[in-house]
Order: sequence, then structure tokens, then C-alpha cells
Amino acid sequence: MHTPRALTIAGSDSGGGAGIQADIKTFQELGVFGMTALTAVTAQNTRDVTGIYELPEEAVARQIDAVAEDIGVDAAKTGMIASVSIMEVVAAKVKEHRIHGLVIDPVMIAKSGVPLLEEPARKALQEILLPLARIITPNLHEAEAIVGRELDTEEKRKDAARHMADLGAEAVIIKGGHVEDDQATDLLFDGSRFYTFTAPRFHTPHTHGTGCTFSAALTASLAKGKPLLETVETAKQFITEAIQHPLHIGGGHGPTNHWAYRSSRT
Ligand SMILES: Nc1ncnc2c1ncn2[C@@H]1O[C@H](COP(=O)(O)OP(=O)(O)OP(=O)(O)O)[C@@H](O)[C@H]1O
Ligand SMILES: Cc1ncc(CO)c(N)n1
Repeated sequence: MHTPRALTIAGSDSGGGAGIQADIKTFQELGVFGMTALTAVTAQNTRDVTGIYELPEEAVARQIDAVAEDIGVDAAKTGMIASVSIMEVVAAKVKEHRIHGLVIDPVMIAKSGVPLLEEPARKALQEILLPLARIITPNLHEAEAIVGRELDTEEKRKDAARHMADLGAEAVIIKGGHVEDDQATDLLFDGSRFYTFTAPRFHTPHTHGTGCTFSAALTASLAKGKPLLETVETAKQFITEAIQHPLHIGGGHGPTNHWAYRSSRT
């Protein structure tokens, strides 16, 4: 069996808790060889985003070409893709290199409240990236932005998931991190059935990069060739343990603990 290889196409978080840093830490913890194609560099910590520097389209294209042409990609994820032009490049390269097992994390704002997606790119996301998704993983607010309505009941969230599947995503997970509830429940739609994945809600400020970490864990399992339900189950356990055992780093929304899942198993 070959070594599973996963690529993240995302932004850099200098603070190390979100973005490509969260992704490659998660890939490593799950025994998957991690590769990166940077779309932007952010100057960021647990409190704020103080700078966003997009990479040129050509730089994004060449990074994807470089890894796909030599190393190979068993699964990939997208995170922060701030502009329509970079979205177009990513979609073209995903098609050109026939990258399957693509997890789309439709990142829109950081935990600190700073927007990471330019306004015109919101619509483009559903037209350009969403149809390529093996799994799309919006949080509540991202799902509301994609379907253009409030999703304050489970029934409405189910309709939204169906809507995103109709737009072309093979599977949809509406994450429950921002839903007012004692539990953190994620809703999966696999194109025909709904499933829920529930964990206790921890009352902690250390949730910086939860979405990145969760989608990276999904990508790692897909790279290993795991089926959808097992993939979501593993990712949910990974993020739950990472939130449950925080590292207490920084003065704001601190990172999750990327080694908690492994530590509890060794
Ligand atoms: N306080 C919490 N306790 C337990 N699980 C949580 C908590 N907050 C989020 N989660 C879980 O973490 C995962 C990511 O969900 P969330 O909705 O926070 O993503 P997000 O908003 O995209 O994160 P990010 O800040 O990285 O953008 C989901 O599985 C969600 O249920
Ligand atoms: C670079 C980057 N990507 C994604 C997020 C969302 O958590 C973030 N804060 N920073």
C-alpha cells in the first residue's frame, strides 16, 4: 500500500492554529503525508488578523502542478481562497489534475471576526468550487450565506444541505459549532440520507481553527480511502478531543490541540 498523500490549498496562519498550519499538523497526526499550496499569507494570532497578502494566481497554479505532477494527490482540501481569480485557478487545476476526494471548507471569516473572503467571491464560491466538492463543510453562517436565508431550525438546515447537493456537492456537512445548543451536532447529507454526529459542547475560548482542523481530518481519511461515514466519524472525534484538551496558548481564541487525538490512543 502506498503512503496516503493529502494536499491543502489554503492560507497561512502565522499563529499556527488555523489555515495550512492546522491542516498539515492534522494530516501528520493522522498518518498522512501533507502537502501545501498557499493562496495567501496572513499575519494573525489568537486575537486578530493584522495583514492579508494574497499570492499571485501563477504561484498558486505552480504549487498545485508541482505536487500533482510528481508526488500525486489522494485527497485535497481548500480553505481560505480570498478572490474569484484564485478560485478560478484552483478549480481549473483540480479538474486538470483530476483531483478527487476534494473537501471544500468555505472559509469566510476568522474567529476574530475579520473577513477572509472578498464579497464578490461569495457567489463565485458556490458556482466555481462547490460543484467540485466530495464534501463541503460550511459552518452555520457560511451555509446561510451560500443559500441566502436564515437556518434557525434543523428542518431549514436539511433543506439547505439538499440545496447545496443540488448545486453539485456530493456530500454536505453543516457544522454545529455556531448553533445554539448544549451539544455540538454536525449534520451530514450524503445525497440521499441525513446523519448527525454529536459531541458535548465545551465552553472554551480555544476554538481558533476548529473548521480547518475538522476539514483537514476529513481530507486525511479520504486520502486513506476510508468510506464517508467512517471519515466523518474520525474527523468528529479528532476535533472533539482537540477542543476538549486545549493548550492555553495566546491571549484570545487559542488554537486547538492537534496531538490530543493521538495522545489518547498511545
Ligand atoms: N465549543 C465546541 N465544543 C465542541 N465541539 C465544537 C465546539 N465548537 C465547534 N465544535 C465542532 O468543531 C467543528 C468545527 O465547527 P465550527 O462550526 O466551529 O467551524 P468553523 O466556524 O468553520 O471554524 P473556524 O473558526 O475554523 O472557521 C464541528 O465539528 C463543530 O461541531
Ligand atoms: C489562514 C486562515 N484560514 C482559515 C481561517 C479560519 O479559521 C483562519 N483564521 N485563517
